[in-house]
Amino acid sequence: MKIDHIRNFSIIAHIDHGKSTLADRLLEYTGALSDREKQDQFLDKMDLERERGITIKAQTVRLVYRADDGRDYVLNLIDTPGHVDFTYEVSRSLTACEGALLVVDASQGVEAQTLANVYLAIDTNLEVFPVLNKIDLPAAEPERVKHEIEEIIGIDAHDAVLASAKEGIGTREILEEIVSKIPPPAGDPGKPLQALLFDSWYDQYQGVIVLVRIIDGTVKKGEKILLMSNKKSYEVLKVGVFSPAMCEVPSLTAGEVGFLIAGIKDVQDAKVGDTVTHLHNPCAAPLPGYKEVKPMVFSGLYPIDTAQYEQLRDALAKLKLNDSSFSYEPETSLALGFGFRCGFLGLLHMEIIQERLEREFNLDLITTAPTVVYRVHKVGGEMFTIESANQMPEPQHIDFIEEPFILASIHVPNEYVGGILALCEEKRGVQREIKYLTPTRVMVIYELPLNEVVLDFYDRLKSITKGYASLDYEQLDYRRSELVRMNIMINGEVVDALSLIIHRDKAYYRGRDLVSKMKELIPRQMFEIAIQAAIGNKVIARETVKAMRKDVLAKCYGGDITRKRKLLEKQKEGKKRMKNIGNVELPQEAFLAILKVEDK
Ligand SMILES: Nc1nc2c(ncn2[C@@H]2O[C@H](COP(=O)(O)OP(=O)(O)OP(=O)(O)O)[C@@H](O)[C@H]2O)c(=O)[nH]1
Repeated sequence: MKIDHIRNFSIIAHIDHGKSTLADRLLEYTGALSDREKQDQFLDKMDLERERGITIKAQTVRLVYRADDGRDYVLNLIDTPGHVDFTYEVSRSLTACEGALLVVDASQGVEAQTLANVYLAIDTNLEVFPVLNKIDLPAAEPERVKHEIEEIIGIDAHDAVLASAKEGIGTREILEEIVSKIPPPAGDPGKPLQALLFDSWYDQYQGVIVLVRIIDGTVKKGEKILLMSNKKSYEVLKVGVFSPAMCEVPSLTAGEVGFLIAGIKDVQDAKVGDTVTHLHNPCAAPLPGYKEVKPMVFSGLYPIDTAQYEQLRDALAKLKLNDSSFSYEPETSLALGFGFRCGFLGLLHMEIIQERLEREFNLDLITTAPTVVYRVHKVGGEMFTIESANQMPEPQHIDFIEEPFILASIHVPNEYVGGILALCEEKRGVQREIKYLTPTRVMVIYELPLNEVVLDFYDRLKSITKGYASLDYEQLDYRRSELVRMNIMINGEVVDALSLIIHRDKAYYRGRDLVSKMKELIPRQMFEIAIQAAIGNKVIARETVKAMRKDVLAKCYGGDITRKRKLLEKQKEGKKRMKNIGNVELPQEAFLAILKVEDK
């Protein structure tokens, strides 16, 4: 295939605006999907993704399209993840393209992540053209949304394709635009190999599969390649493309996109953003922009049944095979026993991993409240990082602590601005800007401490704005903060898994609310239970769960046996999630109560 007949493109969109559905239409139209394969949203590989309707792993498909000019074009569709936690993967996938389709839901308009992604694409010098999707919906307002795209993003939208991915409207027009608007790749097949590794995953049978965009040069089976970031070399065993099934090709050359299988055992060695070259005739320099992704959010995962520890360890190892951005290490908690401290890119990433562990591996887990990475400066000048309250040294050894800040862009209809400002202020935010994008849509920009955001920010945002807000964030810097460790004690015993790092000004209110919330959650037992919150030795709040007086079953008047059984079953169900702390049984919800407490 001649290089000027290749088009490499991505689809960028806010979550749920129809990216995957549109990708399916393109596959279908170009005949890449046989009827048998025509299950909805082919590109979302994992069941969980399908269920939640979100895309996690980037995936690439090669389509062949005969355009109106009578020529065949190879269109490489590079699927990108849509969520803020995966921004780095998005930006790397975009680097593999020359153009991007900007899909905007014609009934919703431009959202925060539309903007974030479109700016990434513009920064990468991609040709971006808009597609208004869901025009079949009665609520679609294509003219308004076109105007919004021009006003807010500043790209021409007057001849944007009107499409319905659901009904297959506009598919051919989109394919024609891809051919006519997106430039063919540049690149020299004769130069030394320089290829961008933009995705990798572990396959049980073939080992690690890497997706590459060849910038210059050619790669073939049998050649020795070098991964430039870690200097590891491998022999290429297979070269191919996804069409969408895996299909071997003799070589991949400048401008093309495809996969390599090279006996790489560990997905950790094939990092997104790395440059692939030949071992013996390497390119002069790696491609710019490579960075190690580091987990930003941490949480402890513990099996409820200690006998499941080994199972949990195996499951984590399996997940790690396919996700180099996720980390874990063993941790012990006095309260919860043996478990793991896990690191995630963000909250969504954390939720996905936790859910997969429970669902795919059948594990019952207790998860501790998420935390971030703090920098502790000790008296004497030593600095180290901690990601759990239990790693915090005694106060007398601490000079000061720094916490990570993010720059959050919140996109909301104007009637919710007041609520958003109040929320951001409550979360110790520093206002940067309030921008009216249109008379009814506002962008609120705040600097926020990440530790406040990981607690319940998303949920609060959603409830304040009835789901109409969208959030995007980037890491900013570390700032000095008055942070303290707050302990929760049950009958005098510190429950280490409930300790948290908190701003001093908020400790009193948070402590008081937390113990009262826990009082509601801890079922009465045969004895009195004292719940206390303390900073150091100072108790700042206390509640008591009174001892149980009478049999709960007495309520059933002894008569109705089915009701009685139901009640017992319900209790049993609840028991499954209980963890004994000393002689007190604590339900899982108690460990999450930290998340639910609202600041005053
Ligand atoms: N009415 C209508 N619904 C659509 C259209 N396109 C997609 N949808 C629906 O919108 C929802 C989201 O579509 P997806 O294709 O999963 O959206 P996505 O952008 O890929 O979402 P993420 O993978 O989460 O980024 C699904 O319920 C689709 O059936 C359309 O043209 N019209």
